[in-house]
This record gives sequence, C-alpha cells and structure tokens, in this order.
Amino acid sequence: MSLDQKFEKIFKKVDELKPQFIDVLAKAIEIPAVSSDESLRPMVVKKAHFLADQLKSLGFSDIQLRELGTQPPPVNDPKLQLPPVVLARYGNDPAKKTVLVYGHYDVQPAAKEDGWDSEPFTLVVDEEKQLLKGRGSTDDTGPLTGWLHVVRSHQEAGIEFPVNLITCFEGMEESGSLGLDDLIAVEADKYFKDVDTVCISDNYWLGTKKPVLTYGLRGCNYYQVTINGPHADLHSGVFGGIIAEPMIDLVQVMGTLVDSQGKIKIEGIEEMVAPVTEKEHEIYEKIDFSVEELNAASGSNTSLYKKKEDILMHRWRFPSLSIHGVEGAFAGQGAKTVIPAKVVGKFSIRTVPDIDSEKLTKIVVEHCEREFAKLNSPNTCKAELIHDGNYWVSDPFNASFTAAAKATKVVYGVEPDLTREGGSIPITLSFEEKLKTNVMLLPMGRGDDGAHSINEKLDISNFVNGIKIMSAYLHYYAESPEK
Ligand SMILES: NCC(=O)N[C@@H](Cc1c[nH]cn1)C(=O)O
Ligand SMILES: [Zn+2]
Ligand SMILES: [Zn+2]
Repeated sequence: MSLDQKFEKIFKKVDELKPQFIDVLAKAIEIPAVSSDESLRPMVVKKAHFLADQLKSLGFSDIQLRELGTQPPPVNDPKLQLPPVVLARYGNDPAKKTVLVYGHYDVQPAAKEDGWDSEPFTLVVDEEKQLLKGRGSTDDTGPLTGWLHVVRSHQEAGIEFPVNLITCFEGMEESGSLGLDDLIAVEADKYFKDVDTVCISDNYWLGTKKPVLTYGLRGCNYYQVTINGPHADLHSGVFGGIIAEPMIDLVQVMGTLVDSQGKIKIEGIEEMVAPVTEKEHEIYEKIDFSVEELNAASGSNTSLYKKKEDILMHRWRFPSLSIHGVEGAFAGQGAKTVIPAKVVGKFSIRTVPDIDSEKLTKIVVEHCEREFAKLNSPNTCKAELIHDGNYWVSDPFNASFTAAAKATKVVYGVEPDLTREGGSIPITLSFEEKLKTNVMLLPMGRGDDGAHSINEKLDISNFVNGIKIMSAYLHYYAESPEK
C-alpha cells in the first residue's frame, strides 16, 4: 500500500473518531492538574493515572508511573511529592525507528473569576465557532492526547504502526519540569536507549493561518523576592506612617527590574546576549506575521513594536522580564485598609543564547539585594530562584523536521514556516544532550489560543489536523534514510 493510500485510511478514521477524541479530552480536562498549586497535587497525580489507563486500553506496554521524589524548596510542604512521569511503549520492533513523544499533563491555574466565559475545567465544545474551550485544551492536554489518538486511528484503520513509540508525559512542566532532568539521565541508556528522535507538541503557530515547525525556544528563570516585616497584617490607620511596610519596599525593588518599554534594567544581562548576525535578518523577512496578528492575539493595541522583525526578535532572540504577581498582597475588590506583613514578588526572565543561568541568577539576586539595601528599611529581603529552564535552538533541516514538513504539506497543502518560540519547554535541551538525539517541535494550536490566559481554546480543525500531521510525520520519519 502506498503512503497516500495509508494516509487516506488513517485520516478518514481520524475524522470518524473525532467525537470520541473530544470525549477523551473532556475527561482529561475535567481533572484540575495545576502543578503550581500544592493543594491540587492529588489532582495532578489523578491525571497521570487517567493517562496510564488510556495507554493501557490502547495496548501500550511497560507502562510506568515514575516517582521523582519530593519537591525541592521553595515549597510550603517539604514532604510534597512531585507528580509521576508517565512512561509507556507502543511497539518494540528493532527493525523500526523509535520516536519519543513528550508532553505535559499539568496545566496553569484557572478560575472562572479570572474572566473565563465558562468553567475552565469543563470542556466546552463550541459548535458555532468550531473550537474546544478549557484549561489545557491547547497547552498541553489537547496535543498530548493527540498522540494516543494517532495510535487508535492506526488500530481502527488497520494500518501497521510505522515506528516504536515511547511516551514521556510529565506533570511539572508549568513549574519548571522539576525532577525530570534526573530521570532522563538515569533512563538514557535504559528506557530511552533506542530513541532515534524526540518530538514535542507543546507550542503554537505564530499566527492563526499558517502552520509552523519550531526550532527554538527561550529559557525561563523564575524568581521570587520575599519582604518580611511585622508579625501580622496590620491596620493602616493605626500603623501607617510609623512602621516600614513590606509592600512599599517590594514595589520599589520590583520597580528597578524593567521599564515600560520592556528594557531590562538589571546590569550585566545585555552583555550576555549573542549579537545579531547579518544573516539572521533574512529569517524574519520570510515569516508570515504582522503586528495586526499580534494585536488580535493579545486582544489589544499594546504592542511595543510595530515592525515584524522587531516583534519577532524581541519574542525569539532577546530576553524579556515579566512581573507576574505578589503573593500575600491584598488583591480583592473594594478598599481593604491593610498593611500586608509579608509579601512575595514573582517575576521571570525569558533567557536566550548565550545567557548563563547560574550567572544570571547571581546577577539578579545581587541586584535585588543592592536595591533593597538602598531603601534603608528595617524589613528583611530575600531574592531567590524558584526554577530555571534552558533555552534551545536546533537545526531545522534534519530528518525529523523534513518529515514533519512533508506531513504538514500533506494535511494543510502548504510548507510550514520555520519559527522560534518566545515561550519555554524546560526539558527540551536535556533530551537533546542526554539522549544525543535531535528534538523537533510540532505545534498543534494557533497563536491566539490563549494558553495561560482566560478562555484557552483549541480549534477543532487544529485538533483533527494536528492528529493527522502527527500520524503522517511518523510515517515519513520511518521512511527517511537518516535518523
Ligand atoms: N507550552 C509551553 C509552556 O507554556 N511552557 C511554560 C514553561 C514554564 C517555565 N516556567 C514556568 N512555566 C512557559 O511559561 O513558557
Ligand atoms: Zn505547555
Ligand atoms: Zn504552558
């Protein structure tokens, strides 16, 4: 049977099975697997078991829920267990290539009060807009379950699976992939011994129309600054003006990190960024993107840059510093006259070549300490790294990218753009280095999916076509003469 004939059968099955695939996604999304919320850790574990059950019913073998030990500090509960990594195999034929598919089953926090139109952990199938709405729909439960549907479509279409598949599904990606590095190192010569390539579907098209393949990610170093003052929250009428307020100190320290144009004000970071090369400019010219698409995705007109090249460079190859929030501060409605006793400011820096993570942390911590010292406050200040994750840049013309480009052409009828991504998948570089294989990023969703935001969605066409691309990719990769 020719590849085209195989694709016809598989794609037909994907279309037929769409309602069942959506049903599996709905069940997975129902589990609020928020890795950053310690109280929800049992839910993250529950989702791991849900996936293991799905894999079992599909006939995967050697299914392991691998424990990673306790979560390292800073953490409230020092005995908090990390969620397990779900390892499984589908096929073990030495004559076939082996593809490791990575995805994460944990999600970002979400609450209706944040502004969602519906309950975030109840999948909404919007027939009118043809989209699936719910936390994790695009990041990353939708794409992760896509791999399971690839297997089922092959089974029901009666097409031999072209490769050996290994899953590595983790539950801490949104919290820095804690513990996974060590597991990959330990299993490099065991469970992952025969892996020829790694495919990750956990990012998005740049815009809304053109499919992309991704060959670069920024890293992410996440920090917290804790300012400790009085023993308890106090009445601002009784104590205001006569005690040193932690929140006043914190906003001053945080105010020295970045300006409103996005320029990082911490000395020593700019010097570590690799210079822009002449050749690089050509890359941006070819990419299909505009400021209008950025505005549409952000739902605003707040872009700091108007030119495509500036936007892409600042998303892909320059660092950025974002301020995320303050734990312990009054954040409700109304006018509570409180002086918070202890506040924890959270910010992260997206890192790029050639920023050294350890050096960056030293610079950041010293900067915060220096700025706090200037305040002459009797409060205490501690700045620390919560987690870091490496940036990654690859060759976009290896066998895996070539196979994915062919698969995209078969499904969408166009050559994908080759993009980098502003976001991070902390474990990507570890796979490349520890397994000595290449890694390819094959996004399923679109740039306006609202990952990490309210009303996160995945277009039904992206879900269905994504499963078809994943299927075709495995066939093209299996046929490729190189690894
Ligand atoms: N889809 C990838 C993603 O959202 N990654 C997170 C990873 C991360 C790092 N630190 C906290 N989360 C991202 O924010 O880019
Ligand atoms: Zn993700
Ligand atoms: Zn995410």
